[in-house]
Amino acid sequence: MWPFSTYPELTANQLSEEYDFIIVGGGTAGCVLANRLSADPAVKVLLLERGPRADSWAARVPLFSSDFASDGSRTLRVASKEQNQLGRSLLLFTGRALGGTSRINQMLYTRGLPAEYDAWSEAGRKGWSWADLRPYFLRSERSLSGAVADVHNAQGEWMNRTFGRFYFPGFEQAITAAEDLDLPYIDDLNSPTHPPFGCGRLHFTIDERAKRNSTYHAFLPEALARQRAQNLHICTNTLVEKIDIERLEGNGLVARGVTLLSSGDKNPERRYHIRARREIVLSAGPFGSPQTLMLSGIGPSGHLQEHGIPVLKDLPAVGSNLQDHFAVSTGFFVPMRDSLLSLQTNPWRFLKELFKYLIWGTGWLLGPVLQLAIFTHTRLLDESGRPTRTDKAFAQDLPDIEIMPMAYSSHDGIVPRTRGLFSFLSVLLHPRSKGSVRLSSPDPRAPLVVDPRYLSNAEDMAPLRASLKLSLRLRDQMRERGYTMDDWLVPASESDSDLDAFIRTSNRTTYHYSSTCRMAPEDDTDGGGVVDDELNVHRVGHLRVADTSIFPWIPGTHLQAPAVAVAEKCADMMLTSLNSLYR
Ligand SMILES: Cc1cc2nc3c(=O)[nH]c(=O)nc-3n(C[C@H](O)[C@H](O)[C@H](O)COP(=O)(O)OP(=O)(O)OC[C@H]3O[C@@H](n4cnc5c(N)ncnc54)[C@H](O)[C@@H]3O)c2cc1C
Repeated sequence: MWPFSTYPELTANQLSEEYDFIIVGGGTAGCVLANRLSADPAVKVLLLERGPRADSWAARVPLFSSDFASDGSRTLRVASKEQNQLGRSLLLFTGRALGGTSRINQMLYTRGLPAEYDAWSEAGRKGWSWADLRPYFLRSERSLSGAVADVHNAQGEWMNRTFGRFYFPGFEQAITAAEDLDLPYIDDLNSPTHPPFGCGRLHFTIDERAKRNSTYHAFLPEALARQRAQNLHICTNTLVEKIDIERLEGNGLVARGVTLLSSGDKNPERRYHIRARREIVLSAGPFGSPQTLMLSGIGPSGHLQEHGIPVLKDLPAVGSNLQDHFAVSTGFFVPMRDSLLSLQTNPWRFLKELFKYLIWGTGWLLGPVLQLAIFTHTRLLDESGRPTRTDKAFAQDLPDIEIMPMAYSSHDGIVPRTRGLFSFLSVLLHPRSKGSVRLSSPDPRAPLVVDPRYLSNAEDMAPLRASLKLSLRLRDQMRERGYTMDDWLVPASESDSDLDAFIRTSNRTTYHYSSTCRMAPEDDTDGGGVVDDELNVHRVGHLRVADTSIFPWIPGTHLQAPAVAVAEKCADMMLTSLNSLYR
């Protein structure tokens, strides 16, 4: 702990009584906000994170820090409620450390097509079209491939890059198979003008020294944190129990401060109250933000009353509308040397890759378990899953499925280790099913009741069936070109009933939890809303939310880049409002 370590992180007992801005949750979005709001030394900012900073060599190596291969010390695992359609509970994962989920994710950097955000704007979310958001995507980007006008910035803080080559032969084969099937190769998957069908290489938030570039590393590096130590206080291992909200004469509500529990969430020693002169912003993620609102008395009134929490504002959309990109996994046996599994089964392979990483910053420790994406709209597929139409008529459309080839198993269960594994993860990009996040107790340390209600909307089945068929056509094409690929985990047949049975058993989360504090009018007919277009909680002064929980609905892309864009825009709005006070 500072001053004994060099990073200026504080404990709750070292904090001031009052700050201009308090940020709850030092995750993907929270670190961006802390950087932007503290740029002016006259503005005092507090960032509160329940997890540790937990930085180490291994925590920066892309492979070892990714959740599936890490020691789990920066991950919070949440067991979902038993899923009716699946007959089981699923484990859900989020980050719990400074940098949040950007410390444990797969580092894919994708923004999605403009139409994702234009649809938000068309639904009435003023200021949230692609044209509005593009500057916020670009502001923080540092593309290691260089700048491209209106597409990539090379001057920001947050680095991304593509890999120069495919690390596994299966990827080369998969991209050729996609092209054989008339899904064109796209040079830049982050270009706003590419068609909604095709295949291409992914970008990763990995820095020029081959290290994970989480938002903690990018936006709150030690040099910046030390330089701003007087006006930016970063407090880790501290759980925010609730927002302290005052009821004014005339019945208005205003957030005045936060109540903290020091020393982590296992053994709290003390409660602290810290005041906010200006605003509080919740960036505690898709589970933490609705949880904190509910513990503060803002949420579905019946649910709060069940737990004896005094209701300050009945806001039914808090913790409702949970969405995730549900996915189905097919699996194949390939030669062991073509699979990441050989790192576990062959010590020499491991030593070779370690050596490559240490000397040249290359090789499998970059975590290239997936390197490309294949996507389309399932309307463009025929009965057998083959793409039939790739014409311009669909240029304004959005893809509804993404297939991610993986040089490993993407199955959410025990996997054989006798042969190499390769898989296709078929991802539903625009799910209709919606779930919820609820409290199990008024204790902020108690586990949440998370019920994603996967497949509860029957409309989710058709695109998943089509996407499974496309995966099998890709497999056929790879085999036709001579790649050895034996079936391990595939549907019994391609009849609807066999595909549906497979979808219900071979599935998983893609960790993309969103929309639990969605941006929409309070009485929106599509599920209600929690925040307005400026991210203010409805009818509560001085309180905003900025993280993946505010998406009006889940965008059809990976969520970390949109989370950063939301934080950039929120910081801008907060500073504009602060500056207008002094005009
Ligand atoms: C294993 C995994 C792989 C993924 N891979 C990718 C990928 O490759 N590309 C991609 O784009 N997306 C990926 N995602 C999703 C993406 O990373 C997340 O959607 C996004 O980072 C979430 O950002 P956030 O700011 O909403 O929340 P988070 O980053 O989760 O931040 C929330 C923070 O708030 C803290 N917090 C919560 N409650 C409290 C409280 N009461 N008091 C104090 N602090 C609190 C948490 O500890 C956490 O640090 C992945 C996710 C996971 C789990």
